Amino acid sequence: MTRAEEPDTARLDGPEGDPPALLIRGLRKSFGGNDAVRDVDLTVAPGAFVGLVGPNGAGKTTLLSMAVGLLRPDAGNAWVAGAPVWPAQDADRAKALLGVLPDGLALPQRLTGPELLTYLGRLRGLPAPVVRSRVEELLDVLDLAAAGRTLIGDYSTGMRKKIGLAAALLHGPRLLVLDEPFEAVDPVSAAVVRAILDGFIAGGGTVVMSSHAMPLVERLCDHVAVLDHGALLRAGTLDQVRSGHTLEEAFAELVGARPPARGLSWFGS
Ligand SMILES: Nc1ncnc2c1ncn2[C@@H]1O[C@H](COP(=O)(O)OP(=O)(O)OP(=O)(O)O)[C@@H](O)[C@H]1O
Repeated sequence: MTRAEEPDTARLDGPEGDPPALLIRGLRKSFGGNDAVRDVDLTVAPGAFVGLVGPNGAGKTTLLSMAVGLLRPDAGNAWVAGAPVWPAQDADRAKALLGVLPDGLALPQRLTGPELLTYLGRLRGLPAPVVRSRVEELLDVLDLAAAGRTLIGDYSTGMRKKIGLAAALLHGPRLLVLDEPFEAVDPVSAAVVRAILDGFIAGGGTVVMSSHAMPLVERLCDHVAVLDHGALLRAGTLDQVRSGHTLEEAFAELVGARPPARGLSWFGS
């Protein structure tokens, strides 16, 4: 990996002089000959709620995975409140500030939700009484308390998403990076997750979330970044990106989506 030089964060300071909550410079990743992410730059101000959108295969998961330290970039780097994410051995400060919900999170199948959260809380260095009360509160709020004795291997997809979110929130991060947090989550739980994220932003946190649900992004996010074929097509405030249209219309226009010329041949004529 080529290490990008740490940029002059002062140049990118927000109004209060804080460094960006997340700064991405020149992140790049190829798989074989496939350029999944091509030299992406993105600056996320503290307190922003950013929706990362893009067609299937655009590179969203690859970009977010590199930005949080889960996937080694071919080039570039990311900084969380000025702390580097790469190289991995220098990432302790960045990781302490980060809460991550990765795509397809591999969870231990033989633990219950409370066991997993308790283990992660202790691993994060939180005192036992703090872990106990936070775990109880998270399970209660996310409607997972009744499944306290169920093994994670027996969880539904939505329950797995929610326990992943609980794990991301447990240590009180300042930046949440969430890969499709609402996927497979029922409407009642989605309202709970929205309220949690609103509260997180109101408390001064920052959220970067990938999603395919445009109405949800319009409802929650104040900034949007559009990724296609590994490159950032547009990034700005929600109003800048949708420029007088719905986000769905603006997205289709940006990525050049066209309705199919014809239906499937075997569906009759
Ligand atoms: N581990 C991998 N090995 C090989 N190719 C990969 C790997 N991970 C991702 N890719 C490729 O990189 C590209 C970007 O994939 P990525 O999962 O980042 O897209 P995405 O925007 O998150 O897609 P989706 O919206 O469908 O989740 C795709 O062409 C994908 O096939």
